[in-house]
Amino acid sequence: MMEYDDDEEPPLAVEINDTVGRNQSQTSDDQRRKVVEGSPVGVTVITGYLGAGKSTLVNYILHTEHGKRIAVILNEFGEEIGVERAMINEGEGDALVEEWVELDNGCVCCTVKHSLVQALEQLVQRKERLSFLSLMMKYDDEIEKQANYTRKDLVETEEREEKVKARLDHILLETTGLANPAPLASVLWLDDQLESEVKLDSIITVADAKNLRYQLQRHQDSSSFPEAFSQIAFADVVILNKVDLVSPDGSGSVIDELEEEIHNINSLANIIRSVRCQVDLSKILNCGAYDASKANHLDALLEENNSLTTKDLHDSAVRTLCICEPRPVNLDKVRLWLEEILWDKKYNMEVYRCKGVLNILDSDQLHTLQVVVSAVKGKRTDLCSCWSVTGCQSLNEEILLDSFRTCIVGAC
Ligand SMILES: Nc1nc2c(ncn2[C@@H]2O[C@H](COP(=O)(O)OP(=O)(O)OP(=O)(O)O)[C@@H](O)[C@H]2O)c(=O)[nH]1
Repeated sequence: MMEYDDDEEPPLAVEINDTVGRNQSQTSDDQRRKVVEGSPVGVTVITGYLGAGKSTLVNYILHTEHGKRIAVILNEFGEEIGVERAMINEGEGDALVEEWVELDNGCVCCTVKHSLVQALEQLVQRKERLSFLSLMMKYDDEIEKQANYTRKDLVETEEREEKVKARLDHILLETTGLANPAPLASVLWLDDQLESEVKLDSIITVADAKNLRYQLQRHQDSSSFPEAFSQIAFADVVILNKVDLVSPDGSGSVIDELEEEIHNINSLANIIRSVRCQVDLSKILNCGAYDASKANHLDALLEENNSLTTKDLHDSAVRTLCICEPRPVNLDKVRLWLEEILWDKKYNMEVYRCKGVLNILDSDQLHTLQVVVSAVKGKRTDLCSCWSVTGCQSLNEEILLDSFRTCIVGAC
């Protein structure tokens, strides 16, 4: 983890240097202008076992020239969130600012959950307010005399402009190495109707290429390192870091086998190999892993993985099954089926994560299905029901498929 001096007063804002990277910042301001109003700020949950390279990734993101304003929340206490630090990259000029994000004490899955979302929203709004204040101070009565603006007009116009410039583009939430990302995901995964200022973008797991195999092996033998497993099971992206410690050129059969092991646990995760987490940021930020608008991508991913069946899988404690059913299904029956599988545990299967697209009767659109432990969301998008489910060894493809077929229209 990064080190901080606790006695130091965190500065609240830095002046943005207009002369640095003007063209780049102009372009990114234009891009922001298009999306800022009304669009929530994406939150990426960064997880990974102790020492895997989470802080290295955060540092890399903050210090790479991308022209984005990124805030980082460090969840030092795992599920216990108290007062947190947030580091904000001011984008242009790579200036870093620290702010405090205050949350009530308690477990993130219960008491703190609303507080976490509120704190993130306040962080977003706070950036806007700070910028508005500095604008008011800049205001010059002379401008009012020379131009046809009233004071109110000018402030309002500039306020809007400054909001565009000062608003955060993204938030990174770095968890402790022993955290299970699922509670955080379900906290941040909010309904569109709530019109929150923040939304879950994706879960990124940093895995240590040197130690991963040992951790996974030990988990199978003795159930130790459960976090290493669940972190991979819930990941949308796995950064297979420290490949330099396994092979000098970052390739070879050992790394191929590691990738295979990761895919055996979570076949839908995008795996990126890295040294010191130096990855293409476009592959890890704004993934929209929970966006209904990305259903086409999900559909393609599921199809690609559909060939993977139980017999192809190694004997792994956590695994993913992909199932496809071309006939249309009944939405009410699917709801019932999900309740039986997830809550009633009718078939004694432990499910962690489920992603899919459903072909619902009398609907010209497909519906997407997303499940993270206790959180289940269904969203309508555009067209075969194809879904994957990640869970314990108890997963049984035959039972899942048979029980799902009871949802097919006309089935009893
Ligand atoms: N050789 C090598 N070392 C790395 C790489 N990535 C990170 N490290 C080193 O691994 C150590 C741990 O990295 P961190 O980024 O602190 O890991 P972390 O996951 O934040 O650690 P915790 O917060 O303690 O869980 C540091 O000494 C890094 O410099 C890599 O790709 N190769």
